[in-house]
Amino acid sequence: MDSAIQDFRPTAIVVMGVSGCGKSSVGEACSKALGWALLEGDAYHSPESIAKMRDGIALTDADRAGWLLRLSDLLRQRQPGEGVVLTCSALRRKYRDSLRAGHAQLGFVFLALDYQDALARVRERPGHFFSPTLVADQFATLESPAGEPGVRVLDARLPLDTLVAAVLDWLAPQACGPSGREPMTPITPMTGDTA
Ligand SMILES: Nc1ncnc2c1ncn2[C@@H]1O[C@H](COP(=O)(O)OP(=O)(O)O)[C@@H](O)[C@H]1O
Ligand SMILES: O=C(O)[C@H](O)[C@@H](O)[C@H](O)[C@H](O)COP(=O)(O)O
Repeated sequence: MDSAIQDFRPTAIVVMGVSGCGKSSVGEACSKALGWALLEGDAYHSPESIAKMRDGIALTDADRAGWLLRLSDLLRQRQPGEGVVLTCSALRRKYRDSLRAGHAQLGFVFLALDYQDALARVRERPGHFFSPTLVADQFATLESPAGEPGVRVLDARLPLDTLVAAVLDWLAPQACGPSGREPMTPITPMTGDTA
């Protein structure tokens, strides 16, 4: 493998995947563990997009374009060394490339989950705007990021703590504490990290 790819250590990450895969849960836990800021991507959808999803209407590329630009701009505004965790479905390659345009050291944590498990989680989740009828569309839209540079693929069925440990293990050499200076304590490599 190219050493530049092997040595790539993100200073910002996107926790990505279909609805229900655990982006918000894992993103929040990673942000706390790393002392990095958390950007919840769903908070930046337009009201029209939220209404569509609530009504069970899938977003189009056009619906997502402005949202991705907003997220990319937020990444661009980070100061060097200022870590950030962004939760964003980032289902297609071109969506991920829009985000990459905003940050040179951007990594992606892909929480891989199958359709049945994602559907079960979305159905059971109380009080969320996302309609379970859209889960199939999420899978139809998804282009796996496996093989793209700066991507870690994790099994979304693993316990939350295990997922967070895997992310920290990946980031450890560059991760900073809340002050942005202290290095994280190295984490022992774990099983189940599929990247
Ligand atoms: N690793 C996990 N194992 C089991 N359940 C999980 C895990 N991660 C998240 N969940 C649960 O799955 C549901 C969807 O999680 P959420 O973080 O809202 O996903 P997303 O933000 O990707 O839609 C929630 O009820 C959450 O508690
Ligand atoms: O691009 C999209 O179609 C949406 O962004 C979608 O992928 C995302 O999953 C929703 O925002 C639902 O929110 P949750 O992912 O938190 O369920």
